[in-house]
Amino acid sequence: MTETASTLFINGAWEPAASGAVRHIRNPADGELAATVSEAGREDAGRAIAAARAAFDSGTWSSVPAPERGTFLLKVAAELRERREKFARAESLDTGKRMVESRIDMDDVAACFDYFGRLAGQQSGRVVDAGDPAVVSKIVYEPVGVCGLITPWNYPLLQAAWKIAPALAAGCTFVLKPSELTPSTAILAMQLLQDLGLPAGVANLVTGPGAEAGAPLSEHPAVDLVSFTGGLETGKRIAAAAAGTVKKVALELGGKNPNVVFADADFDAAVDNALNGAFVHSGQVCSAGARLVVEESIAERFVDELVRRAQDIRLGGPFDDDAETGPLISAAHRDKVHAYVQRGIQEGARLRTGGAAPSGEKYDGGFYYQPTILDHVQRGMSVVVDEAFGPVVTVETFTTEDEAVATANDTVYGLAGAVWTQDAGKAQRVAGRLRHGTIWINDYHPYLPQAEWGGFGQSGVGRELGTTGLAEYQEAKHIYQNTSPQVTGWFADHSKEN
Ligand SMILES: NC(=O)c1ccc[n+]([C@@H]2O[C@H](COP(=O)([O-])OP(=O)(O)OC[C@H]3O[C@@H](n4cnc5c(N)ncnc54)[C@H](O)[C@@H]3O)[C@@H](O)[C@H]2O)c1
Ligand SMILES: C[N+](C)(C)CC=O
Repeated sequence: MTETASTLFINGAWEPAASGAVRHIRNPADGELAATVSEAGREDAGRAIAAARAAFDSGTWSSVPAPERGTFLLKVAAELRERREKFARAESLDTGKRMVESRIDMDDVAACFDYFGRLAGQQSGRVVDAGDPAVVSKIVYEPVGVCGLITPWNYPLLQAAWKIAPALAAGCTFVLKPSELTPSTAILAMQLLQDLGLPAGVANLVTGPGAEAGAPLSEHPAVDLVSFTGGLETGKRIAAAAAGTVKKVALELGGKNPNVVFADADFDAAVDNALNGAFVHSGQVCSAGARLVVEESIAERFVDELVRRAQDIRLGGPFDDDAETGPLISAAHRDKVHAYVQRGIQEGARLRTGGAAPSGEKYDGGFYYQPTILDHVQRGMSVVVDEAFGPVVTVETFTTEDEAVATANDTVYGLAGAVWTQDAGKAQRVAGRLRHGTIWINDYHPYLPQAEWGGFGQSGVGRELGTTGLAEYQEAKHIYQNTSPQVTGWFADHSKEN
């Protein structure tokens, strides 16, 4: 029997891939079939871009008054809450993450639409004083145009929402290319936008692999902006491809995030949050606290306790009520994480716990990996430099505040980091010196739709969320009107000289 799927959403209609190809999505927790989707290629992406271009140029969405666009986004948020369970289930089946985490993700998605819905109506532009009473000068914010949105597999709908909501609030049209591993909630989201009556061509979806379905979004001259969340090497390729048409580029890339613990920190809270920071979603989090940087005087006690707690973490699938974290996304990814740990050990790191897949029938068919702690590491070793994107934390120590800062900043990345201390002055001093886009003091992981998110250094370009997150999808235009035009006399009218 030939299989079919029509999961490409182009110009308001559901279509199969032009090639007829499909992909089977399997639950990483047990290998069971989760979904069958269309496998788009370049031709499909080209049609989606053409639809988004035509919709933008027709003004069908960009000419809708901003407060009305905002009201639409608020309806999206409300409807997402209605459909929360269905969305969360689809997210868990694609990613293997626990249902409780997927439900939180869906709440965060709804909160993002709420935030940009409210912000859309508050964008009124700005009057500029030109220093001349005869001049009326103002700044207006217009939509950038057609946006290519490319997203990863770890927080599939949340990362898409951080792009879709501001793009729609600004009046843009878009083509979304979710990770080929986790397309299901993007499909559900397009159905929701269609149900709520978004005009055809404003939102378009291509499900398929990056090199074929994704690449045209950075190369095509009809795309005005490409916003990408994913790995550093892919980000470099996208930036290079986008340069050919000088389109706007926003990049949200990886991190190698330091979690700095001073001796005067609340010990139990710091240990518990170091565990969360490193092992939530099995470390498949861009901002994971993968580098524990701990003051020498408490390091032994701190790491012993962290090892004890890590060994207690219960692994399991989305519907296992006992589970505290889930599998890695794929066999290939687990192999990559394991090779990374092995390389660290070869370079001299000491394996304190983990370093292998768990054994037992319960884990058969899934891609689980034990929470892993490596100490005796040095700055410059590959496990300290490269992103693992798995449940692996390394331990470095320091004796002075300066050394803590230097160690925490010793990375090409700069996404996030944390400082643990009960000395308020030290907390602010260190937070101020860390070269990372988000710094938590005595906490780990929270993010807010109203607070900018993004990276210093090679963690990216631009910001998502907050008012800057909307500005990424806007062009500022200066309109200057002289209400009393005068002859400038700059160039003489030589015909009048005789
Ligand atoms: N900074 C952040 O907020 C943030 C958030 C989530 C994930 N991440 C990062 O994402 C990475 C993990 O995600 P991943 O493995 O899906 O990343 P990835 O770079 O492999 O893929 C991301 C997306 O890019 C697409 N893609 C691949 N090659 C492409 C190409 N040539 N042209 C266009 N699109 C292409 C993929 O199909 C996928 O949709 C980690 O490095 C993580 O730190 C960052
Ligand atoms: C940005 N965040 C934390 C939601 C997901 C990072 O992988």
